[in-house]
This record gives sequence, C-alpha cells and structure tokens, in this order.
Amino acid sequence: MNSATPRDTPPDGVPAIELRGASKTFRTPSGARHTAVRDLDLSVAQGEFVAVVGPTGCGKSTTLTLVSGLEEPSEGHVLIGGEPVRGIRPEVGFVFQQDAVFPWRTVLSNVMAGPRFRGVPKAEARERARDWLGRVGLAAFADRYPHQLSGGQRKRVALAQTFVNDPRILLMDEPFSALDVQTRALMSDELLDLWGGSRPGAREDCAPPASVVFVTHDLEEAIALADKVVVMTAGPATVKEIFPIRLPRPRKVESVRLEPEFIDIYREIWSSLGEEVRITRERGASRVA
Ligand SMILES: Nc1ncnc2c1ncn2[C@@H]1O[C@H](COP(=O)(O)OP(=O)(O)OP(=O)(O)O)[C@@H](O)[C@H]1O
Repeated sequence: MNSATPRDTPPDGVPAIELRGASKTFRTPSGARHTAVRDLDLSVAQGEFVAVVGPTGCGKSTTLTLVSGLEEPSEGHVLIGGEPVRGIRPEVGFVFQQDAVFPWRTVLSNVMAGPRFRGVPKAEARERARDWLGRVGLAAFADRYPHQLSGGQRKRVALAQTFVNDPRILLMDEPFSALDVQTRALMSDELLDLWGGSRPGAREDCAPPASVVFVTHDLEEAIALADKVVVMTAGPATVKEIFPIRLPRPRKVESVRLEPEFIDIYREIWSSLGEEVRITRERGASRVA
C-alpha cells in the first residue's frame, strides 16, 4: 500500500471490525418486516482476511452493508477499530460485483477520482493513480475508457481504484463472480499480491495490510484466499461456524486447491455449509409448492 498516507491503526489487540449481537430488520414494500441478519457476532483482526460464505439470500451482503455504514443495525453494535460505525468512513474501501466506474472518464481519471475526492492535490493523485495502474498491469491502458476494456481489465481498474485510497478496511461482495474461471483465478492471485504486498517482512516501508471481508458463493475461492472462513446460517443470517485456514502464504489459488489439506478443509466446511444450502432450497421448494 502507498506509504505516502500513513493510516490510523487501532491499538494492538483491538479488532479492526466487530459485530456484536447485530441484527437488521427491513420493512418490505408491503409493510411487512423482514429480518435479514440476526444476533450476529463476528470479529476481524487487523490485517486479517475473512471470507464469508452462506446460502443465497441469507444476509451476507446485508452484513457488509452494516460494516460499511450504509445501513445501521436494528439491534446490537458494529464497531470499526473499537468505535461505533456512523455513516461511511474514508478508510473503508469497497469492491462489488458491478463495476463502479464513470464511463465517460478515462481509466487514469477513474483511479484518480478517489484521492481527488479526498482532497489529494491533482499531480499527486495522478502519480498515485499511475503507480497503482502499473501494479495492476494496466499502465498501457491509462487513456482508455472503461467500455474499451475486458471484464478482467475492468476488475483490475476496480482494484486500483480501491487500493489507491489505501483502505484500512476492504469490503468485497462477490467481486469476481462475473468473470470466467481462469480470469477469476488470476484476479484472486492479484488480489492476494496487492493485499499482502505490504505484509510485515515483505515491504517494511509500507503500512500493514488491510483487514478484508470477502463475501463469495464459491467455497474454493473462500478457502484459497482467507485466513478464516465464516459459514452463515440460512436466512436470517447468523454465524454458524468459523474455520481457520492454516494454508501457508504466499498462496497461488490454482496450486493451493490441489493440496490435500485444502481438500480436507473443503470437505469439513462443505458439510456445515451444505446443510444450510439444503435448508434454503427446501424452503424455496415449499414456497413454490
Ligand atoms: N433494503 C432491503 N429491504 C428489504 N429486504 C431486503 C433489503 N436488502 C436485503 N433484503 C432482504 O434480506 C435478505 C438478505 O439479503 P442479502 O442481499 O443480504 O443476502 P445475500 O446472502 O447477500 O444474498 P445472495 O447470496 O443471493 O447475494 C433477502 O431476503 C433480501 O431480499
């Protein structure tokens, strides 16, 4: 990460993100109440990479929305660095499935937009944007417009757009799910490089890595990327089980998934997750019937 903007990190031992008994109930258009998340306890340590998996519609995105400050919990607490979340915070970065680009701006201008919005002078913002475009392999594409890029290249722009702001917290909601399988694996490796490039011992001049919450439907992706995998229950979501992933880093997703240890942990997590997927399917079937 860019060492030009040192970030405030919470004191040692304070979790980067904490949800305590968090619940979220929405009012639907018909006026009914729908609980998306209930009594959720989750803690993400500083610099930790946490993947969240759960059946479709269970409440994973809602959980991210609570951490982002876009929504407030109906009950319970959401803390960042030990402080209650009130609104969107500048140290939080997002990457979603959809691209969040200005179609009328060049790639460089899109990557500069975040720092400019945060008050960074134009020349410095341009220099930082160029640096990050280089790191994501798009130095030669700075003057292109988003529609002139492939899906994988647009995702790289999204990563540059996010990392250029030096986020302390990184929230990712199925960021690679629209990509083909090979591009997806490549992007996962690139994400790990960008995130872990500043891990202690790797580059001592840089800030510690961001704390990541990565929502995905893909259990292989979750295990390959994360330090721990959180399995959510069928909706309303709460934490069912947490599995530490002790596969060594640095990892390459295509090779790590062939390790016997990977296959063992996959089986173990799937026996927990599969049950929730079945419950969700059965509910869907009984609603249709
Ligand atoms: N603003 C809202 N108003 C009403 N209901 C909502 C709102 N946002 C989400 N929901 C409902 O809350 C539940 C959880 O939604 P959420 O998007 O968090 O699930 P998810 O696990 O991310 O789903 P998926 O895996 O399909 O992406 C769903 O039933 C959804 O319809």
